[in-house]
Amino acid sequence: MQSRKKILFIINPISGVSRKFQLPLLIESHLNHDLFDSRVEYTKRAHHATELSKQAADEGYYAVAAVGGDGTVNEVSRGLIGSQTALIIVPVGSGNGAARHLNIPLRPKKAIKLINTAKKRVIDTALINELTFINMAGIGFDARVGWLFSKSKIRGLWPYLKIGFREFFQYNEEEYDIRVDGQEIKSKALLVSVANSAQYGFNAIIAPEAVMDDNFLNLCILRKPGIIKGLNVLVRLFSGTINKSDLYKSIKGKEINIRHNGQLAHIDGEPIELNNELNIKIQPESLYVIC
Ligand SMILES: Nc1ncnc2c1ncn2[C@@H]1O[C@H](COP(=O)(O)OP(=O)(O)OP(=O)(O)O)[C@@H](O)[C@H]1O
Repeated sequence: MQSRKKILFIINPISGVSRKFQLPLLIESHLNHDLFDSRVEYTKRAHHATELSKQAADEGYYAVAAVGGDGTVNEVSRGLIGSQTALIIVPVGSGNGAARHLNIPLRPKKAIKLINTAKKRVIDTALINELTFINMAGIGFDARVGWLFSKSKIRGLWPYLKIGFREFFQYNEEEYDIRVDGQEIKSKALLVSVANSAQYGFNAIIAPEAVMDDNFLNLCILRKPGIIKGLNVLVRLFSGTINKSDLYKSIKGKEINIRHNGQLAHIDGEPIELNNELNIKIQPESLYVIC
């Protein structure tokens, strides 16, 4: 008889809004225990997920499940990159960009059931100033909104949009000096995103052409619209047609250099302060995912 494959479930107790105490029960009830041998750990602090997932990879686990939002997916992935141990996503965050892009069900029960039949595939990841991202990194307006959102106690799309509307009127475009695989672009922008997946989360699709296993990143530049055009841009963002807007430009590349005046950025939705100069590069086919 074949031995059961080991899966570690890492639950971030503070992510999203849903109740986490049901998760061990859902794993017990819906994972096929003839195939898998499972263990559950809760994160005790930021970055603990990376320590736990790295240890599981070193011990030859089949997979590690990130039970949380994109921040948890990011931290779990950091411990798995370059190993044979695959990432599983059980999305319980609010935006869940990576899960939505990979068509992973947003209901934890369904996401757990999917593990029983899903296949292992390989995806690209990326580095921004040596920090890993899986989904998206960005600077400009979205980084500012993300920063303010992280300080708000309320989660979900509406508080995010509320902060976005409020900030939009005060936020001025900034100058960006960008190089994509040697090609120079000088532009003012509302925001500049570097995307591995198509969306920020909440189905806000900033890079409709992004594919997670094409060995390319998508640099996206969005200029600031006026109020009327702004509504159009918002509709386009949520309908996956932002690339049809004349205020938007996107280019695929493997190595991207961005120089700008600010320091605020986000990496997979988590706010962070970085240098004025950002060096971003693709890490092709560096992470296995069960999806
Ligand atoms: N036990 C913990 N205590 C405090 N922070 C933690 C703990 N475990 C993980 N974290 C931090 O929680 C942060 C947020 O995680 P995550 O993105 O998964 O949730 P979220 O922000 O609610 O989801 P979303 O990004 O979808 O809104 C991560 O940056 C992680 O470092």
